[in-house]
Amino acid sequence: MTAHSSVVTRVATTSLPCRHGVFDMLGFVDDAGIEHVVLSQGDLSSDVAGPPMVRVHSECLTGDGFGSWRCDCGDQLDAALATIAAVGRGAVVYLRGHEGRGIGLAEKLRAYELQDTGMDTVDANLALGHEEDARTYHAAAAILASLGATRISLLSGNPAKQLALEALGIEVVGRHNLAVPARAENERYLATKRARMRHDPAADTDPELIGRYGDITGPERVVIAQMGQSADGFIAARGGDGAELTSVEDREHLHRLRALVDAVVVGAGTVVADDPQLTVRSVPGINPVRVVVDPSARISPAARVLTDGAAPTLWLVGGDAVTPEVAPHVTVTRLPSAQDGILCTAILDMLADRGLGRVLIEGGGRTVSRFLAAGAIDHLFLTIAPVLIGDGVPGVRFPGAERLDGALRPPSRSFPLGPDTCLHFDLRSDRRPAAEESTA
Ligand SMILES: Nc1nc2c(ncn2[C@@H]2O[C@H](COP(=O)(O)OP(=O)(O)OP(=O)(O)O)[C@@H](O)[C@H]2O)c(=O)[nH]1
Ligand SMILES: [Zn+2]
Repeated sequence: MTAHSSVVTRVATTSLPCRHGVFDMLGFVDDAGIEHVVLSQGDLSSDVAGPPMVRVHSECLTGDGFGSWRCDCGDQLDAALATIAAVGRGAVVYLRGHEGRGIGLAEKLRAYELQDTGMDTVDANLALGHEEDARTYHAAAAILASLGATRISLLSGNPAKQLALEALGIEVVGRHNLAVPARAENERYLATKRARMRHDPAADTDPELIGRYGDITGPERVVIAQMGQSADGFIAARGGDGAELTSVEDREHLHRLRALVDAVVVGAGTVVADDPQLTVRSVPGINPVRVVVDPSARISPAARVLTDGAAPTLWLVGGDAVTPEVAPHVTVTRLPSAQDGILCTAILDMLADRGLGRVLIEGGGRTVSRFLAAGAIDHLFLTIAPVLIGDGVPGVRFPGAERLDGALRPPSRSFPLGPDTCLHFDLRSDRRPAAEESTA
């Protein structure tokens, strides 16, 4: 941080309401006298809640100000602000002095003249005696460091930008090329950036999805839980049938979560009741490792997870449970089992030791509730179906507090999934250290 601190000075801290929401707006001046702006939401410090999403945006008067379609700058800026507002955390570092990839506005317009005669964007710069890209990122790195954002998830399709920031001490844990509308007017410009400047292919990721899942795609260790329940808190009727409770949109959401993690964890009860496959089918993606928590080894040897070979499977049983011969895709893993089952933290540590740091606790109600009560969950997605069951298999239940002021009220937001509503609880600030978990 000190290495950067002489490069920029923060000169103002105010706010900017705009059509995407209300942003904190910070003014900076760098050591060359160039003024820069940060638009941000939430705490950007990487230590607080993992790497924030950051777009390091190069000034483009024509694109950002006039809405030009010769380039994609305006659309990128828009998509970044919309995504940050959807997540409620992140920043756009708006770099002045970067106009025309660092050659200035007048020279960019001269480069446009050459492009009007058929030259591409790189050759036009070179023909005018400039580098193909004259930008530097010292000010950006210094600004980010001054905000504590030294580990970021970068919203950009430009690998050179990532390398430049990394060389200046900003750790980039992921790079997302935001999806922007395809336009005939900038098709050639974007194709040139991909072919000659090694930009990433056009994103197929919908900004809405990045808004929904962006902050769970970064960290190497993250515990996500999901549950679909009726408005009155049941995951199935008394007879145990719950498969059709939530919508196809919720099913797609579940498969997306599976695709985003290394391992998916279910309790034995879910395998007995539903015989799930736990694979990614509704969206593109790779199947996670399947983990069945089964202290007494009671699931059927014919269960699909043990027989279908669709993904590696860890059958997690208690120390002295007796297991039959298993198929090659199944590994029997033993952990000490106390009265109330295997400790949640022991499960997560065992998975992390195997390189499975990104975990989805998928069900059922008791398994999700145990991880919740243990303070072991970072993000809980609770889908509420507009259905009243009256009585049945309970969803999220934990010992709870005597009084309402002891209830969990973590930051949350919601989004529709077809007829259902999904609540996303951000439990990161409630995460408890492993030592506090008890089996009582
Ligand atoms: N010299 C020149 N600069 C351009 C041209 N079109 C856009 N720019 C400038 O390029 C800069 C944006 O760079 P891009 O290569 O479009 O995108 P990037 O910032 O490297 O990458 P992303 O983060 O994916 O947007 C802005 O400062 C624009 O003013 C052009 O034809 N010639
Ligand atoms: Zn532009």
